[in-house]
Amino acid sequence: MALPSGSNKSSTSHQSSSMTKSCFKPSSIAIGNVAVPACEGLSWCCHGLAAYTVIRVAAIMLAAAQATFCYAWWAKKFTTSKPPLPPGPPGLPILGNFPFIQPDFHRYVVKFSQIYGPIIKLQLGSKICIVISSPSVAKKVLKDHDAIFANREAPAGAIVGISLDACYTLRRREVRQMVKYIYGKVCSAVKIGEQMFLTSLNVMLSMLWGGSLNGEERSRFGIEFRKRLVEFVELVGAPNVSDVFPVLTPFDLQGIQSKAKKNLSWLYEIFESVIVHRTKVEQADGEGKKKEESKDFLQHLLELNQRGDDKTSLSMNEAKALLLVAVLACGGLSWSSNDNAEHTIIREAATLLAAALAIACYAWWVQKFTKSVPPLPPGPPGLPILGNLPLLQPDLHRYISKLSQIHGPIIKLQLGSKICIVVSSASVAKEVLKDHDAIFANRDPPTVAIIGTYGGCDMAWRSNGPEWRKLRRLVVREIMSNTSLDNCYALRRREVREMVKDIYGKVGSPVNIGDQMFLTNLNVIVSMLWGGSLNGEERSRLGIEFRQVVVEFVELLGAPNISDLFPFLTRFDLQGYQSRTKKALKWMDEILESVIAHRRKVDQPDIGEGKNKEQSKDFLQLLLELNQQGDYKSSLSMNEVKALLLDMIVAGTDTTSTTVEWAMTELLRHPDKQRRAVEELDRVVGAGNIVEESHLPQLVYLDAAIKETFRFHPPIPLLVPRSPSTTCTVAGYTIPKDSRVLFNAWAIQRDPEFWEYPLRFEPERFLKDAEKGNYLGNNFHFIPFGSGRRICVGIPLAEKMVTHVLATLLHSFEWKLPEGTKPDIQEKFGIVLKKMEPLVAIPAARLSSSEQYQ
Ligand code: HEM
Repeated sequence: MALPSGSNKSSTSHQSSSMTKSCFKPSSIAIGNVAVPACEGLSWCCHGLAAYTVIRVAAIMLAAAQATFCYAWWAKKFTTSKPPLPPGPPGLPILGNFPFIQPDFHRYVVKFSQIYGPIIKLQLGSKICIVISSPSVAKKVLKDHDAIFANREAPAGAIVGISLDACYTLRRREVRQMVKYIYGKVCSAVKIGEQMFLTSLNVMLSMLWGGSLNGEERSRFGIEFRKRLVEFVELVGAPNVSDVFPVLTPFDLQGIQSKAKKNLSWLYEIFESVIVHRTKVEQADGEGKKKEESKDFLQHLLELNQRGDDKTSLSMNEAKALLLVAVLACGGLSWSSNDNAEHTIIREAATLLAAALAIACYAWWVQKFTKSVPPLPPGPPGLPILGNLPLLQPDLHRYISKLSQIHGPIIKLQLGSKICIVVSSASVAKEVLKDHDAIFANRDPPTVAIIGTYGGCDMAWRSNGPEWRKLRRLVVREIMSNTSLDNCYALRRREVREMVKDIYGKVGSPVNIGDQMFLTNLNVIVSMLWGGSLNGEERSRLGIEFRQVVVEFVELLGAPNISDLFPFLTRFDLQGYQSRTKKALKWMDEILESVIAHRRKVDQPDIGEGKNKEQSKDFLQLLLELNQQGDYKSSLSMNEVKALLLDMIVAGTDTTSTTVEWAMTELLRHPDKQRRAVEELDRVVGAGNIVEESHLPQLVYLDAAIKETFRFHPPIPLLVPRSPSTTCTVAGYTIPKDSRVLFNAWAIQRDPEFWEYPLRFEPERFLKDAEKGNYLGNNFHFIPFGSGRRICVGIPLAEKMVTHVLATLLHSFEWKLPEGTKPDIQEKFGIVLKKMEPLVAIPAARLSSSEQYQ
């Protein structure tokens, strides 16, 4: 056993809508009830306290390091209520909607606007793109928030410097040029688009720098100019992975940047020659002092370039860029020819990327968008990376009980990378342990459990499967069956008598009940396992050492190990838990090895003892035979033999001795109940006899007192964690595969809805209603041994050991507390819930003859 360780659709207006697809750069603003983020451009866009303290300190230090980064996020997430981002189609992780974009972008977004409303969000890689498709929202952006969305003000302002009226003559001249040209082509075919472009270009060029093209030059230069411009516009408009993932910019994967640069340098060369020519002419003619109204655009730009004023002056590159923008604005260049080769390349590249991601994303995608997947259970908010880890409190069972009162009977805690689910009600426990028994039949072994069980060779931490079944069947048949238990009653009796003798020797002196119980239970189990037990001096010395190692081992199993929460840290063993476990295992392994070596020696045919009779075989004998068996199905490796022996010792000693210690504490706190138990013993056993196992079924009140102890002080308060083999739904919440599932038996067994006066120690409750005391797995209000297929395998032995020992203690001795002390019930949380202060009591003999103590 051991341990836990609707958008308001403008449904009608989309055909007639004004779809904004230009490069406004807002800061951050709310439009209607949705938040529009600032974007760069909307173009295309369990247990030892000391150990616990160490991990808390480590966690707090880590948290402090993160705090600066987390603060803004935290404050945003939990302190301000911000409107959400606009709705939009779901996308893939990382790529967002990028791979799904279609060439007819304007039609493509209309479809989504019909679904999601007049303002939608597209996630294009790391870029958020907001598309507006209704006049009313367009008005809000372009009018009401004009200033915020007006990041293109500078070029527009510069163009305003030209008086349209002033250059009417230029426009008129170009239109006349066009008429003249077409007149020359009367009766021949004329390319209308080309002519319109050349005319617009000439109008623009003459407005820009007074120049225009004529005759042959007009056609030749104009056609090349158009080709370059169109290509440049298409390149700018093509979806570029570098825009979407800026980290890829240096690689220019599609060659878009280099092509654009080529076109741009051709255009810049033209601008450069025009500028040089203008500067020369000005110097020669003194034309520099043109009248304001006759200044062309280039003139304005050059003047701004020569200004010393920081605010309004322009660099030469900025001047050229503005010329380019002005040129682009002419000629009626459109996005209509977007479906070109580059577009195809990018779409193919994106599709390939998407395909690679698709496999990984498939489950996530299907879950998120095709089925309506229930959410994870609720829980307290945590910090990024560490989750709830730094907020955990040492009394974990009480802390999570409080959380359950806030968040409900099933909660989620994020502990580093591990999702931890805590069940705190009988009904949800039933759903998990009964309805989904097969799914939740796996464990989630902590690192130290794997180390401490020879690499996970034992039964308690093994995953559900044939190997686990083989070991479990073996234990059930060979140790826990009625026949096997009856067969070794003499061994148990001998150990209980040894205990009585031991305590009799301490009459009148304080006795540490927990230590005493541990020694007795260890001896009972060990003698059942390999017939050996400890006596006299050796009993005390080895027993105490054994207890230290077992307690250490159990503590390590329950301690929150950072390696379990961040598996990549396992190799560093930051808290030293792994090396402590190895040390504890080494100590126990030496004992097991010597016991096995001894058994092998005496088993040799020449040495008489080897001829063991079949019926006197102990468990070790049987395990060694299975180890030598060739049959793959039932044979056991030596590590499995040793791991199984350790399971029995670790799972069977600390739990049973802690139970007896709690029961004695409660009976000492409630003298009336102690009296009632003793009276029953006197009645059933009699003062002249000693307690035998045959008496146990008649000790009804004592049995009720033990049950009440299990209820009030469950030895394993959170049971042994389970882990679902597949993601499933419990109580309407998703429980992810491989998460760690804890059951707060401590809270369930104190539920006031089911237990009257749950905080009182009342054995009588089980006398009134015997069914309430059924802990064999079907009553989910009372689960000290768990439930389902992984319920405690040692129940029959635990019942016998606890009852026999407790009955003997009460029948053979009268107990009182040392002067001035009071029995307290303060708990120390761990995988096994111990008493904070060990119980120390003074025995007095109460049997009629001293012989009854021998
Ligand atoms: C007061 C005594 C005991 C208590 C309260 C107790 C409690 C538990 C609990 C809560 C579990 C986990 C059950 C689950 O996952 O549903 C468990 C498992 C187990 N217990 Fe016990 N136990 C006790 C005594 C013993 C004894 C005496 C032995 C054997 C000598 C034993 C051996 C085991 C083993 C091997 C498992 C793992 C079973 C598996 O995973 O298949 N236990 N115990």
